[in-house]
Amino acid sequence: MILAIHAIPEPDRLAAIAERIALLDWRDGRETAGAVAAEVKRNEQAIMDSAPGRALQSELSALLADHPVIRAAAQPRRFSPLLISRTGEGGGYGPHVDNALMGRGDRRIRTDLSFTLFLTPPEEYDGGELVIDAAGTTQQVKGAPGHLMLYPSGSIHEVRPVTRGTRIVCVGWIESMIEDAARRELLFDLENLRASLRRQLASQSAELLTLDKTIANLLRMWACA
Ligand SMILES: O=C(O)CCC(=O)C(=O)O
Ligand SMILES: [Fe+2]
Repeated sequence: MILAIHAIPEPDRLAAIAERIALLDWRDGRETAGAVAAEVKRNEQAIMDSAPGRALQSELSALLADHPVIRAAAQPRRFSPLLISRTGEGGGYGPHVDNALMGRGDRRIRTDLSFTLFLTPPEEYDGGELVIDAAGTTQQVKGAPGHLMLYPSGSIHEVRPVTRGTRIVCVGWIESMIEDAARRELLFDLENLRASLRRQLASQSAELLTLDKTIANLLRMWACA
């Protein structure tokens, strides 16, 4: 499942985040790529190991981890640290698949889902579309600031060359409590149904209670917490 989510709706908050990102230091993105990906990766990444970097990291991580749609769609168990990526003219990221495992020791995660949170207005750059291969067809996205694309980490994807301006995004990975994508989709449908029924029915209605029970019992059956 590939999903577009309006993750940060508030323009003030986005502007404040963009201002703070502009003050960070940057390094070549190839330093954090695997050997194969390094050959096709042409970007810069913010150095997050500084006081402002760490503050941004924890604020953005909390925002994404608490987002109800991300929670329902991804059933996150753990998030990777976030990357902030800057791609200028001539940069891009050729077709690749993300590493299956990221991080070391007890912070190592299995990457089930990848996401890109768009931060630059699309009219400020040309090219730079995120292209995701989905069973033979492709999804091509250039999101507005605050929009997030969530997609399977195992799919081949790329960032088309930037031919004008600068593209800034925040990128990260999620290990889901639900390893199987079909089960995850089923739970997402049920969570959406529950949200819609909550708007229509009294909270103690028999229908909602049955749905609560079904969701809880499927989680018990499937989740690796
Ligand atoms: O910049 C993006 O939208 C995606 C970056 C990416 O694919 C990666 O860092 O593995
Ligand atoms: Fe990637």
